[in-house]
Amino acid sequence: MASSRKSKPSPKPAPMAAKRIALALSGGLDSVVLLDTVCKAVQASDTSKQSTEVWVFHIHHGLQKSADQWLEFCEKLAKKYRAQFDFRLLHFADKAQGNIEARARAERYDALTELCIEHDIEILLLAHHQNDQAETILLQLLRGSGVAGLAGMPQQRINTADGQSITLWRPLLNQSRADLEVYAKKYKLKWVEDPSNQNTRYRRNAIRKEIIPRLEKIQPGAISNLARSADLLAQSQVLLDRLAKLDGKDIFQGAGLKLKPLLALAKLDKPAANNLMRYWLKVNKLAMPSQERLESWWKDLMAVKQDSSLEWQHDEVSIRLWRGVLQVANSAFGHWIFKAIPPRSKLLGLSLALVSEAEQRGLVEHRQRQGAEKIQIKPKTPRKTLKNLFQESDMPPWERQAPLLYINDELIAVAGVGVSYPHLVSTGRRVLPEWSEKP
Ligand SMILES: Nc1ncnc2c1ncn2[C@@H]1O[C@H](COP(=O)(O)OP(=O)(O)OP(=O)(O)O)[C@@H](O)[C@H]1O
Repeated sequence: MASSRKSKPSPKPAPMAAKRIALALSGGLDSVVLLDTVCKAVQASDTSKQSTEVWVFHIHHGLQKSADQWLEFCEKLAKKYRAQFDFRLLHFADKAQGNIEARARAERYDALTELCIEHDIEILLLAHHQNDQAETILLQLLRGSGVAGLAGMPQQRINTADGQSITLWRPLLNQSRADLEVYAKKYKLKWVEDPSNQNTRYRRNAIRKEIIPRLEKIQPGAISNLARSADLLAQSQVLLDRLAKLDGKDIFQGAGLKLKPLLALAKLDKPAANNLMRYWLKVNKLAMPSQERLESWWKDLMAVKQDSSLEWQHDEVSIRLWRGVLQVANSAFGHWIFKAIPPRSKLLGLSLALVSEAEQRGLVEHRQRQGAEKIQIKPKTPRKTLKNLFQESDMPPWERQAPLLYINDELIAVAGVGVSYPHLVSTGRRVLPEWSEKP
């Protein structure tokens, strides 16, 4: 896991604008072209009454020698276009572990999401183009992906994080890299080259440098044809998701799947059951399993007794069967955060003043469960042991390990159970403690 350091926000934020959009700027040709087109379009369309504030975000991965220069380049460019600028520094402790390219990408999306939340941005523009789409599809084909993978990247996708919806938008997805080069030449744009793009050790780069040019030679228009196929498959995927929702009507239970009706569907219609299983994994933001893995899961499920349990490791989480329901087991790693309650909300929370003071004085701590802890969760009820509360809330055993939140030596919150009732307040600026899965 990469840690990130926050930058100082731009010194002078512009006056509150009607609309805010952000652009992910790597400093490469694609995002430099996007920045130029977006800023020109905003300038042309804005009347003095309603302005659009453009933000530029850069993520410094710290993986290349020139990373500092790219950051500097992006900051200067944002300034030139009079856009607001912010960035994140990522730090990868163990660069040799796993696929560093994939890890960097995942961390980059998380950091961009954080920046959007911090600056109240609902639309984030990414500069992926048609060649990126063609590369993605070829990579997926090589992996033996199904419809979802071969549908490539969507032009728009809504991400929900911390209760805020962020639309990821790829406005250049129908433009080829050659089109972008022509544009950049015409307007004399400058950009930086990432040397790792030349490195054919990475599969994506090998496809970009070696395969796509050959395909274009054999079949002119191959890039746009691949993108068109992706579009058609994306439409098919919408229908498959709709089917999974219909098939799962009596199978979904909260975020889990009920074993009995799931097995009944699998016996009756295996492709439908596979489709449902894939849909469920997608909803839980997990990677698609290989056909082989899916088959071995069905074997396990067919052999299991209704009340027994089983566990699979998949995409760095465990999937468990517990009390007849298949569910994704939350990891025991994470940290406590305090989330602001929106004004006028009817929710009860802890007083922000109390929490801030306790935090400043170092009185907020998390402790591991010892065994005899008690807490009062509801009004007019006695304090209960955690064991009772966990059983009452039907909390699976693997979720009972999260540390407990203490303020000033008093137990304040238990993940999945609740907050100490005597400390809850209904008015003023309030926060709720929440156990966040991300460490
Ligand atoms: N370091 C970065 N900081 C900010 N934005 C970035 C950065 N790197 C990439 N982006 C954004 O993501 C877009 C796509 O980047 P890139 O082509 O490197 O693909 P990727 O994200 O690594 O791979 P994939 O196509 O699988 O998502 C860029 O055009 C830019 O908008």
